[in-house]
Amino acid sequence: MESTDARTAPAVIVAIDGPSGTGKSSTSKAVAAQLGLSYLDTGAQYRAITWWMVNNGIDIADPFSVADAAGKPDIVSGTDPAAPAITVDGTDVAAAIRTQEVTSKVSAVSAVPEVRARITELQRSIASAAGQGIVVEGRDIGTTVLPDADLKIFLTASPEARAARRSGELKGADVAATRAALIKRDTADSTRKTSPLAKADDAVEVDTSDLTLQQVIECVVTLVEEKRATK
Ligand SMILES: Nc1ncnc2c1ncn2[C@@H]1O[C@H](COP(=O)(O)OP(=O)(O)O)[C@@H](O)[C@H]1O
Ligand SMILES: Nc1ccn([C@H]2C[C@H](O)[C@@H](COP(=O)(O)OP(=O)(O)O)O2)c(=O)n1
Repeated sequence: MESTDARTAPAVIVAIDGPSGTGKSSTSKAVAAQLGLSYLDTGAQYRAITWWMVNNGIDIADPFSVADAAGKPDIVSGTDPAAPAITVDGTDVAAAIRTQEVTSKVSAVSAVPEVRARITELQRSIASAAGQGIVVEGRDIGTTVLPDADLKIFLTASPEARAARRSGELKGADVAATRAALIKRDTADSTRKTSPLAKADDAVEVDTSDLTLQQVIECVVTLVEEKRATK
């Protein structure tokens, strides 16, 4: 199929959800860049609010304290897939939100309904402002944030494949420990009461365990182009 010209194509909203290490960020960035769409990493927003809570002495184990503070930080996300950016109260936190400390606390913070309400509102306003369309990746985009998305993808992969990918990134990290931490976070994210990690009924499921990143990107680009052609 011929590629649709991004300048004349109708805006398309793509939701990509799935557990950690399935390839959401890499795939979403590449698809958005290739098709001239904006890109939003919603996990980075939950990491940013968690970073702020940690830095401001909020007791993460106390959902009431987290709820009280949820409205305080000003989180701004860039939407250029070639240069993903995120600031909190004007400070660039792109690197700071990837520490082990933030990773181990983000599930507790993102389970608090007041946090989700605030971040969900932010995500919807970013998506509605994206002129050409946007690829939004996370855990609850197809089910809750953008239930009317034009295309919903749910990425999966075996725990082994995901742990190997993640420990490769963490330079020499123990695969068994990485696998255990990843499963613990997925369980917390999938079992929370408010908008848990889940596949939307109308999402296309893609198992990436035995696919290269390039194959996953091509698969999603084809699905987006098919959708655009029928809009
Ligand atoms: N299909 C794939 N095959 C091999 N490695 C992959 C694949 N998809 C992603 N990766 C790698 O796995 C790691 C995690 O991918 P990422 O996109 O951050 O996943 P997620 O956003 O779902 O947590 C990255 O280092 C990425 O390059
Ligand atoms: N839409 C989303 C996105 C992320 N989260 C929470 C749950 C996740 O464990 C954390 C971090 O997400 P992130 O996508 O950065 O995680 P990984 O890159 O997969 O390690 O944020 C969420 O609750 N809802």
